[in-house]
Amino acid sequence: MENAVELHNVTKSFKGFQLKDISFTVKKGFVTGFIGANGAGKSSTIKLIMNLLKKDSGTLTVFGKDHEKDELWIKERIGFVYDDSVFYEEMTIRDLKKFIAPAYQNWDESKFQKYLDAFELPEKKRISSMSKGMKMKTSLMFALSHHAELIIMDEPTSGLDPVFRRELLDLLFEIMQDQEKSIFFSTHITTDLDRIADYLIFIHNGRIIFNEDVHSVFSTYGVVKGDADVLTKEVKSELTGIKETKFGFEALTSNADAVRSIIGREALIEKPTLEDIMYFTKRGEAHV
Ligand SMILES: Nc1ncnc2c1ncn2[C@@H]1O[C@H](COP(=O)(O)OP(=O)(O)OP(=O)(O)O)[C@@H](O)[C@H]1O
Repeated sequence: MENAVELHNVTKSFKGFQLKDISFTVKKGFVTGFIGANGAGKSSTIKLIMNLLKKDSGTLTVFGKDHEKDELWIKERIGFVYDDSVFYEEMTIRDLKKFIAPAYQNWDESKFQKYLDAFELPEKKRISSMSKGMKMKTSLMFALSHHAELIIMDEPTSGLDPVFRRELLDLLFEIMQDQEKSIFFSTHITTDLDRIADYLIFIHNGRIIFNEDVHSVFSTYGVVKGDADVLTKEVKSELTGIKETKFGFEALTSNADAVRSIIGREALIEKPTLEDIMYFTKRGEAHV
């Protein structure tokens, strides 16, 4: 399978935080959700891909090309949907187009007009007086108007109301009907992913915990519940984030089959939500 993005052992250190040996792939033709708690390293990783931040080491390619050497070729093919700070706030959509359209060989004026109408965006209103949802639509409209093959979005749904979030997800679903396109988006609103993600990448404290298809994640992970007396050393070695209460314990396993074979009769092993996975992983780390 062809990859839209590949990272191999990428590292980046800040004072007090490190992206550690980041390796993952974003598959061409699919939607990949990039999940992680606040401060896990999602935005920094996206900035590395976009070459807005320099990596310390490792290799990073987009469509098989080096993200630094071939930056211009790559940027032509990426639609980057970021928060409002990328726009000059005092400009209008009309002003912005004068800068953005000539920068792309593949600029498609009819697509631009189509999204301008469909998103009901005011061409002459200043960006600074737009709502967060309108700014997000504006950013997406520009990304879609130059035939981007890869759409990268940093937290596109945060701060949006549920109706617009759903409309945005519907739109992304529609875009994906063109099987040549790929979408990579970060979020901490895990319910968004249930609707559209094919693959999931989970980053925690600067490390990649998994990079799997959605089906595998839900079949390998499990939330285990039972009486504390089944917590032998062997069982504990398969669990993370164990939470004991007066009724028993709850924990996450990344190997539901193994736990099932040891304590399948005594304990309950449920399909986790992404929130469960994030919660117990964080808890597990805090209790090491
Ligand atoms: N330019 C920088 N200089 C120093 N530290 C930074 C810089 N950029 C990010 N960090 C730190 O790196 C860590 C990860 O931040 P990042 O924005 O990548 O996380 P995130 O997963 O996107 O979080 P959120 O969901 O809150 O946006 C944070 O502790 C942040 O303070």
